[in-house]
Amino acid sequence: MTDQNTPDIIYTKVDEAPELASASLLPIIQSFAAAAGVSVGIRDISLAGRILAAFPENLTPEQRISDDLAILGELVKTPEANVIKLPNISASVPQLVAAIRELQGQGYAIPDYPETPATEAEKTARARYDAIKGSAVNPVLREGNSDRRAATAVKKYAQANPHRMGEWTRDSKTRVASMAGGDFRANETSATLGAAAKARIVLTAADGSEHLLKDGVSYPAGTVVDATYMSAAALSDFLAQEIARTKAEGTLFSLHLKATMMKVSDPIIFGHAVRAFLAPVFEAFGDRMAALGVNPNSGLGDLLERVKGEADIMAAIEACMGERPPLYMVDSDRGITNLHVPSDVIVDASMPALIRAGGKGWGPDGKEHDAVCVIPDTCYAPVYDETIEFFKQNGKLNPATAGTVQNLGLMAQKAEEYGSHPTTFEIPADGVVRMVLEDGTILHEHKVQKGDIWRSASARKAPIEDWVNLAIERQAITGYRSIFWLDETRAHDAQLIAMVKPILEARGVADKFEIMAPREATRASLETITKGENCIAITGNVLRDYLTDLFPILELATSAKMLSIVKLMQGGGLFETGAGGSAPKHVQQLQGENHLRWDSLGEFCALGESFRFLAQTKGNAKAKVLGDAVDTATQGILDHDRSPGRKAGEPDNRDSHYWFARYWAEALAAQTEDAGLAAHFAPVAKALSDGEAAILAELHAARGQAVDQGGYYHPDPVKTAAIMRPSATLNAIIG
Ligand SMILES: NC(=O)C1=CN([C@@H]2O[C@H](COP(=O)(O)OP(=O)(O)OC[C@H]3O[C@@H](n4cnc5c(N)ncnc54)[C@H](OP(=O)(O)O)[C@@H]3O)[C@@H](O)[C@H]2O)C=CC1
Ligand SMILES: O=C(O)CCC(=O)C(=O)O
Ligand SMILES: [Mg+2]
Repeated sequence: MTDQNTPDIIYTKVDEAPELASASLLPIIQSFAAAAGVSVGIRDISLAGRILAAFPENLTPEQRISDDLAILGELVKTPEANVIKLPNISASVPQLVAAIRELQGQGYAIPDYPETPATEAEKTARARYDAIKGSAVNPVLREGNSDRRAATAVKKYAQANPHRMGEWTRDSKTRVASMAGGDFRANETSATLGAAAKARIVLTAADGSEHLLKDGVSYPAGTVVDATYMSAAALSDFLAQEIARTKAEGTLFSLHLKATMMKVSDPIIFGHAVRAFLAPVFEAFGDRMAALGVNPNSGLGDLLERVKGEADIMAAIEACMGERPPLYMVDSDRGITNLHVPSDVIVDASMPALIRAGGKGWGPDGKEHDAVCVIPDTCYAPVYDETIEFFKQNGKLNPATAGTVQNLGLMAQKAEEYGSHPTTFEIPADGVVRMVLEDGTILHEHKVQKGDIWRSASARKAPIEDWVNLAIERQAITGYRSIFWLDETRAHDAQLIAMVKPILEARGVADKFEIMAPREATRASLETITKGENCIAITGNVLRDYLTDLFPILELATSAKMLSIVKLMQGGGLFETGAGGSAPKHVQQLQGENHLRWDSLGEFCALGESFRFLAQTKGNAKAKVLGDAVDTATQGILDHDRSPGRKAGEPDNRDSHYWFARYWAEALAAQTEDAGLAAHFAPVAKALSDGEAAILAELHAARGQAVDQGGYYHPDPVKTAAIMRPSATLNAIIG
């Protein structure tokens, strides 16, 4: 992969809204880069692409595609890597099943998703699909730690053009509800390995039988290895109690998890909530529903689909819902509730949206209400609890004057909980789980009951050291208040603190850093930005994810505009675009009214960084000129308000790409570092300017009409290009 055929820059092919945007933007990027001799290649990490790559033997030779994720996974371990990574779907089971059906309908003979695999062939298919499920791309590519912040221009723009924020009042009934014990935080144990080790995980059941849960997990010396479990009984009691309390308080019931990244544990927790909400129905009809294939982990949407022909069960569900508190809705117009699909409510985006709205969520009546936000585990829930309390006391944040919270996240090599899926188990029988090293040492031991969710997570030494060094570097560059969000009373964090402190001391910078538990760090950060000052949150992997939506959504209205750099540990660069996802509702809007409100600002920011990285690593002076001009163009987009509007009829993603191309060409024509590039782009800039009226008219001709891309997960590239590149004038200039 790292031979001379590797393009200078790899741009990723993804799904949904960002992929629609690429149909318009990528031809512009490739054309401008080519003028500077820079090649921009494509690798397919879309859900559909990953499915097809997993079943070559089921496809005709023409249908087969390469396993691009595996290729990229190798590339990111080399100094040559320069990858622009757009957000892709982390699929829940319902999304995976829908994508499989669509591909089958297009003539790809891939197997069905086996819900309960029985034969060897079904087991193989299930294993391959399980590897595609959930957050399966980011952990493979993230061979470095994360540096996410708003570019200065973006932050200044947000301060000058503050977005609307919902009001927070002291009497808001919105609150976070978490377990009082029996959760992952309460049961966590953690140890740092003195030497490299192999381990196995064994359940000794109460009847004495041994169940090997996992064998051959291996860790290098210095790895921090945690183990913990969530008690299923404590979880069920907690959920039942919170459903009743929510009903009494007269607010919406909402559950916030990360079923995509925590693809084994969180769908199970989600399933418990579905079961608890419909407890009387499961009691009366559990066996019949199981026979109909109901799996509560797949959500209420799938459940309703399976029982819709059973009048008595439907009547029982209706009666039960009438007794329950109203559910927080994902889409009240279409009746999609919080409990419909596990991947619909993703805590990193859902909690900030609710907080930004003044603690309000949408109810089944299509109106905004206060809500109880159920986040069962207490490792990170205090961040949201403290934020809500802070705004109740102090009122909403003012984005015109607020400073910024940047983030440095320990992410490399599947750090912490986000790498725990292969070592997460729903316990099949009461007993004791032990994690045992090859020499017989028992590293971790937990007494568990059937149904408990046991998991082990780890963080390696080299990524931890790299993360601390990154923090020292960024603190020195910015001088900002810098806080390690680590809780000395939590087992895992105590191990990390024991590694972090000596590094800071050895480097003579210990006095420049604070170490605080998440709740205290949340308050300190909110106090800092409220004063208009800036700070850096140096966090583990989960808080990296949560905070890089929370603070951007409060400060900038969206995390789509974030600069998201992953300095790969082997010397390469991975440039993620934005910090958010693929926003499925954007596709619906395009299909319905031919308006795409996807904001490519994250792509623009990543592109500038990627060109400059190329200049730095390959000594390519032209790439630097391209990158600096990208930044000027991005500034132009902000200064002239060229980002897409939210509603049909307003300028959309395609308009913003036209302006981006024009500002980029103008900047290249105007610069004096490279006369050849200036001469090349002067006529391009002129043509784009002269063609403005024609181009905008052509871009707008079909707006407002429904369009068909010939597929959702695997759209037809020709139809997509026709929709996303409707201006013949622009296309001719881009060439
Ligand atoms: N890096 C990755 O690969 C990531 C992938 N995902 C995946 O994305 C999907 C959706 O996830 P979800 O948690 O709902 O998060 P999203 O970030 O997709 O959506 C939350 C909201 O963010 C806003 N938004 C995000 N990006 C943009 C953009 N570029 N332009 C305009 N608005 C934007 C919109 O909010 P508003 O209407 O308020 O403006 C949107 O409704 C899932 O499949 C998930 O797995 C999620 C996170 C990261
Ligand atoms: O990989 C995913 O599913 C989501 C990643 C994410 O939300 C993030 O990195 O901020
Ligand atoms: Mg995130």
